[in-house]
Amino acid sequence: MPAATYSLDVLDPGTLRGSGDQIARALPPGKTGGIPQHDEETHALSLHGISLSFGGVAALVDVDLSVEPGEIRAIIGPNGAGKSSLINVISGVYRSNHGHVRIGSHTYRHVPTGRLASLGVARTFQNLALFKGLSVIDNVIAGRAYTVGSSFAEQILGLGRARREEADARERAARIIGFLHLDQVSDRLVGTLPYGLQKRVELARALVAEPKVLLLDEPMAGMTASEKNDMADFIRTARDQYDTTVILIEHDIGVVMQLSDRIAVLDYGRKIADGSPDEIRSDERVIDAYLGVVAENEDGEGI
Ligand SMILES: Nc1ncnc2c1ncn2[C@@H]1O[C@H](COP(=O)(O)OP(=O)(O)OP(=O)(O)O)[C@@H](O)[C@H]1O
Repeated sequence: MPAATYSLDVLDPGTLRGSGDQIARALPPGKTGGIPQHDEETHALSLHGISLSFGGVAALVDVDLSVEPGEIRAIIGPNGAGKSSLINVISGVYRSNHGHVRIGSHTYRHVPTGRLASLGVARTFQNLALFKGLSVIDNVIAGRAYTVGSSFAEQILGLGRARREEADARERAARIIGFLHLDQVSDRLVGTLPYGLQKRVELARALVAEPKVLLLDEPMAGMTASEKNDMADFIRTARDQYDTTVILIEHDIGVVMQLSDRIAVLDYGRKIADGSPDEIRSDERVIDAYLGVVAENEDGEGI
């Protein structure tokens, strides 16, 4: 979970200045003060001209991306291509140098991390970010933390609203745990579970927030082939059942090709292709920059 907090440094579309909330209130849905719309109202999420650099290193260069509701969109590319940076810009962990992010009807120069849950965005991390000393169910309940309306005092004192919210969170968490076939380990401490199951717990914790947009940073890293297949099935079913849009980074090209509706390819921070799995598979630039290299390393498997 990102520990840092960030100021609301939000879009100034020329005539408007102010916080993200001010801008969101000032602009009716679909209006972004002169910024091109590109049918944005139909997009679950879109990025426009995103550039990000770290010192002299250009992590992202003028990246555009539009993701439709209900789509499973993979972001692929060689190591260091900028995939995680892109997810981190979408989730407000990184502040881009240029460009803006549109989530639903809200447009941001810097997405306010603290408002992600209320914007309907949840994410998982490349390296697990779970509470290892807590049980599976308690980790999943933690995914509802941003949705509670009761005050800290109400929670400490176990007052009415806090008690109802806790019961509701527990019930929703139990439902997701059942959905992801984690019932058998619901009371186990997360730290004692095999890695593949921990990755599934992280998915459960993101899903329990009932996100409109789910960002998955390498959800299958370190898994066996059969664990990856299970995870791919869970992601697909989660998309269908919870009506969510999924953006995922994944290195296993075989899984990506089967799971994704569309795939965006990054290379040296630039988007070099964006299309259906078939289009990406036969794209010469992608083969040169990435797929050819993956095929060589994996002896041709998986593509
Ligand atoms: N916090 C940071 N500080 C400095 N440089 C960074 C930081 N985060 C990313 N970078 C640099 O930005 C570039 C893109 O990195 P990023 O992690 O986004 O790539 P990636 O495609 O996710 O790579 P991988 O597949 O290895 O995870 C790399 O050159 C990386 O070294």
